[in-house]
Order: sequence, then structure tokens, then C-alpha cells
Amino acid sequence: MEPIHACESLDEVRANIDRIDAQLVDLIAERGAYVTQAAQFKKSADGVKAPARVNAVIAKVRGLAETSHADPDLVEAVWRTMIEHFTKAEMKDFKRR
Ligand SMILES: C=C(O[C@@H]1C=C(C(=O)O)C=C[C@H]1O)C(=O)O
Repeated sequence: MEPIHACESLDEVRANIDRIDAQLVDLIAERGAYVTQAAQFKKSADGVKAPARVNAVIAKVRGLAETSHADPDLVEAVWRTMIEHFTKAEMKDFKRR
């Protein structure tokens, strides 16, 4: 994590939030592009859902959140929303094959 800069105005706070939001959106798009590629390596609908992998990812990001002093419950909720969305798209790709 970048060192946190003590801001001197609300504009400066919001400029930092906007900068971080742009990075997050970019990273979500990059993650989604890799998830899209996963369908081609899967052999079944259960494989697309991969619940054991989902549990491993959630455990990993909760641990990362604790290290970074982020709220693990918030991080888990964000990741579950992302994974559910991406897995639906992956399932569509899988069924189209
Ligand atoms: C990308 C995969 O497929 C799905 C998406 C996942 C994710 O977004 O992390 C994890 C498991 C699957 O639900 C995978 O199996 O790794």
C-alpha cells in the first residue's frame, strides 16, 4: 500500500479517491479478462463454478485484508459479488462452446 498522505482539503481527499477508483476499475477489468479465459479450460458446469477455488480465493483475500488493515468482511463481500458476476459470464461462454 502507498503511504497515506495527510490531505489539506476535501478536493485533495476526493482527488485521491478518484485516482484509486480509476485503478480499481482497471484492475477489475483485467481480472475479468482472465476469468473469461478460464471457460476454455473447464470440462463441466461444476468446474466452471469451482466452489473449492472460490473458498480458497476468499480465504486468501481475507488474509490479505488483515495484513493491509482492510475490513475482511467488506473484502469478502466485494470478492463474492465480483466472483458471482464473473462466473455467470464464464458459464455463458462455457455453454456457447
Ligand atoms: C476463474 C475461475 O472460474 C470462476 C471464477 C473465479 C474467480 O473469479 O476467482 C473462481 C472460481 C470460479 O467460480 C477459476 O476456476 O479459477
